[in-house]
Amino acid sequence: MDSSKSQTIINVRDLVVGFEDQTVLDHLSLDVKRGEILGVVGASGSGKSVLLRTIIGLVPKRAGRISILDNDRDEATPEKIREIERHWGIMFQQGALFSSLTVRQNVEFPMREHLNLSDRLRAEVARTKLGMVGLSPEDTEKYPSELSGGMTKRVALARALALDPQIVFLDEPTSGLDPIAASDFDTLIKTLQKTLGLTVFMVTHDLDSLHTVCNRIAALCDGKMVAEGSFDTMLASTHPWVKAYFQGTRARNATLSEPSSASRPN
Ligand SMILES: Nc1ncnc2c1ncn2[C@@H]1O[C@H](COP(=O)(O)OP(=O)(O)OP(=O)(O)O)[C@@H](O)[C@H]1O
Repeated sequence: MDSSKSQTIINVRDLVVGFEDQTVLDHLSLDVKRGEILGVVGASGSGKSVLLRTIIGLVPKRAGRISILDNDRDEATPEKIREIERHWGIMFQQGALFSSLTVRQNVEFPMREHLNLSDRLRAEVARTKLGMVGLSPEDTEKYPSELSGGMTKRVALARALALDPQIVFLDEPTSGLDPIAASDFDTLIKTLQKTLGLTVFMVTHDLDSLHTVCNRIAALCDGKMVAEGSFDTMLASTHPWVKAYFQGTRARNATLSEPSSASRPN
């Protein structure tokens, strides 16, 4: 099947994931649509990162089905999985940069793994990606220890974009940033998504991001998605956790500032 024609880029059905006697995800189902920015929200410890890590194959599942780009993970050969992996980029919560490599070398890393490019071309592509996320040429030869939190996030995003992915997974991209840097990062994600036609799967606690960047939101509670839809859908939800989260003071402040992306069509 030609995945470029499919509207659903990630399909998760009845997913069960746990550790020893703890069940974290309990028959969870979720679709991620091509070209959307999906925000996954939930209480601390509800399993958002576990969901992300299970989808990308870092955490084993106990039951259920995960299909990405029309490939069922269980049926795909190791070669096929490696091929699919080329089509996504991941930005982990703390950036997860290699401390012994420069900014440029960090961005080159996935290219070294997956592409057969000359040293010169690889370096050039890395510099282009770093420019796309707003890093200046003089930052490219710095080491991660010399970067601010916001710069670290941008480098991690550039690395996630290294292979021209179709899907980008972002785990709490704005955590640890001040409100202005967080807002700049939100704008960057939105711009890149539009210009590159990316599908974005974003785990976040940031109500401003959910309100201004995400086209759709999925709320995780008790191992399942308990609400899905626009920010307005979340506001109208009667689920106790969703109600408490989206109708709390912080949510009211977020909705006062700007019109919602989630309430607008794609
Ligand atoms: N490798 C692991 N081994 C054992 N338990 C784990 C592992 N990874 C996650 N967990 C547990 O799974 C649960 C969900 O963790 P997860 O990190 O997905 O939460 P989260 O919703 O992303 O939280 P936060 O918003 O605080 O980042 C937690 O109880 C956590 O302790």
